[in-house]
Amino acid sequence: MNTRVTDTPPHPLTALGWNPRVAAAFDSVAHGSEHLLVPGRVSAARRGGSVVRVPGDEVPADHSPAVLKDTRTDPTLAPCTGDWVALRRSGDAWLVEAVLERSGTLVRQGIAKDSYDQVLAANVDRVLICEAADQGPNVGRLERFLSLVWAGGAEPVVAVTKAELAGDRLPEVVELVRSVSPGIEVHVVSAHTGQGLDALAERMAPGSTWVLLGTSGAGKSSLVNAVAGQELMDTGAIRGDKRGRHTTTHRQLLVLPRGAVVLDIPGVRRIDVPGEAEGVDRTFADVTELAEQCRFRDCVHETEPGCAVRAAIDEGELDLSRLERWNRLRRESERNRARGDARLRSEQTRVWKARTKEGRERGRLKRGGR
Ligand SMILES: Nc1nc2c(ncn2[C@@H]2O[C@H](COP(=O)(O)OP(=O)(O)OP(=O)(O)O)[C@@H](O)[C@H]2O)c(=O)[nH]1
Ligand SMILES: [Zn+2]
Repeated sequence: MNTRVTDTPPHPLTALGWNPRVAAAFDSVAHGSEHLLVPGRVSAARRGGSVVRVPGDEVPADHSPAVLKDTRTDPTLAPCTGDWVALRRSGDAWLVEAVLERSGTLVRQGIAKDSYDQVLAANVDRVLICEAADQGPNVGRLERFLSLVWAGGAEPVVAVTKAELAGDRLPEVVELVRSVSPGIEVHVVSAHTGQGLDALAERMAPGSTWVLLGTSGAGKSSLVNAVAGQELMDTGAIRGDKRGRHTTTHRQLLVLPRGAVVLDIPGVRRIDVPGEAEGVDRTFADVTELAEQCRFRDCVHETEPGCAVRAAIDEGELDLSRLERWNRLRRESERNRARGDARLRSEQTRVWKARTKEGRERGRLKRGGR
């Protein structure tokens, strides 16, 4: 049985980012199910239940036993904001029957021994990293945010916010931001003066999914509201306190008037560098490219002859501090990777032991329960 509703464009979920990849993922789940399933997108998630956007409506949905079982094995599989899910009716209620395969995610590292990674948002195309012009910029923080975004498979875009507050320093601030964002689109914006808003809105294509990332007070909500031309999000100015926005389960999936989807995630206070080496490598693409030209493959860029990285520093093409930050983030990433690997190994051992025990049980029963 399946609920295929293709060939009648546009799909009712197109405005929420529905696309051929999601359609294919849904079809394969729907084909294999004995239930009549409908697709939806999670706008808010809690333990055990979610709020899901379905064609023309928004409904609360419990998580099916299958989803709960997956979540117990691996908490990152729990439905989260932005997830595409397959739903079914169960009496008067809706059940999330399956979480569809994700594309870009934003993941908070669980670096403690027994803590898990936490998926903050799923199926994210682009992440707008907001850095306020009047408070820095903090290049180290920007590099950490960039590593996080690259590791999750979304594309980073940078916004220098509150541009009008930087005054004469603005060109210098923007130059610094560009120097640590090689190949990345940088927007200079102000929610108050309107600077750069049209250019940014232009880039936020209908149906594309965005997340805004930045420290508290960086101006993320103000920017969304200014781009939307309406108060979609509460800002610090209105709220008057720093609690509020995420203490209750409010809707975290917003559709802007011009069609882009914005996922509103809780603030990321601590930015741990992801264990995926790719996150840091792509953030420091300029340095890794140089490193590939070093004479020795295992060059540590200190005193080796033929070191292209040191040569670039001597010639003033690369900042020594950027090399130092690259080394620091790589070390951190490696440590986090090792932690993740250790956790994975202990989990696999646990699963394996359980299976062996089950196998022995079955064997015992087969032999007549002796
Ligand atoms: N001068 C100026 N102030 C701004 C601008 N954008 C935002 N602000 C102010 O900065 C403060 C924080 O803005 P928010 O939009 O709430 O920041 P946020 O990043 O959403 O903060 P959290 O919700 O805590 O994550 C508010 O008092 C805004 O009025 C801007 O372009 N210029
Ligand atoms: Zn080298």
